[in-house]
Amino acid sequence: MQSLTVIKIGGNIVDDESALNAFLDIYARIEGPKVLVHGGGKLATRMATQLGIETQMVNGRRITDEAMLPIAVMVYAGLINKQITAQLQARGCDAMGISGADAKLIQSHKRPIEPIDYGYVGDFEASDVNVIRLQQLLEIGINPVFSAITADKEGQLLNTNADTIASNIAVALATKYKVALVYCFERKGVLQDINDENSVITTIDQENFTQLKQQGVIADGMLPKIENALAAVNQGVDKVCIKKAEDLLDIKAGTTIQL
Ligand SMILES: Nc1ncnc2c1ncn2[C@@H]1O[C@H](COP(=O)(O)OP(=O)(O)O)[C@@H](O)[C@H]1O
Ligand SMILES: CC(=O)N[C@@H](CCC(=O)OP(=O)(O)O)C(=O)O
Repeated sequence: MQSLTVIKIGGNIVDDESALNAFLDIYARIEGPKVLVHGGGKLATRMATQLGIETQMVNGRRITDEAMLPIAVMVYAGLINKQITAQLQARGCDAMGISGADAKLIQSHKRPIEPIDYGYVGDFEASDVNVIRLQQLLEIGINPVFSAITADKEGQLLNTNADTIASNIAVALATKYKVALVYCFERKGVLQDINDENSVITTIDQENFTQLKQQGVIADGMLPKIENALAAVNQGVDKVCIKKAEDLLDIKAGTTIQL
């Protein structure tokens, strides 16, 4: 089976020009088919504040009401997606910036309003990824760059957590490729002590995740990230890790998520 890499870059990297450029330098050189998924939550929050719109996050996910949705679409599928795509093209990597709506690559559904009404937030499963169309793009040498926007079957745009997009794309492509999924962010990995960059937890499985969650070691945006990572290893993704963007090529760095 051919190898394929799916990488998610977090909002703090996207928001830091020099960290993003350093990451893109490395990403552009990765051999073989690859898919990049980006967030950009920090910029969306800043844009919303500038427009006088308050940001509300629950369990690491954004409440996306009628005022927030256009901001999310403009920031994720617009500015950030096109900047990353252009920067990859400038590095000789044939990138194509897309959302889940393009070529019906991902069909999501609006999250039910109970127990929490998240507004225009989308959910989907790996089976909702258009694997054939994605594979066609990869086979002609296109490197897809996914933003955190999807659409439902009525054409409603939905804000969709970028970690979930990365995990579901990795699972969907695992039927065709040997997939490595890497969550890149600004820390050295999942940390035992959030204030100590040298306290990286080298492996996480379902059992120690439950304990670390109870102890409060893992919180905020790291909770859905690890849930998505565990879902990926449980569904056939070969290797999943969470690491610092600049350590991307260091196979010993970061936290490995395992069964
Ligand atoms: N144990 C932990 N180790 C590392 N980061 C953690 C931990 N617990 C919570 N976090 C937080 O999770 C954040 C990463 O999740 P998130 O904010 O969704 O980032 P991203 O945009 O990279 O997906 C980190 O910036 C950190 O503040
Ligand atoms: C529904 C939901 O929460 N969507 C995310 C999408 C962006 C994202 O995932 O960005 P980060 O990777 O920077 O967190 C949000 O709006 O924050």
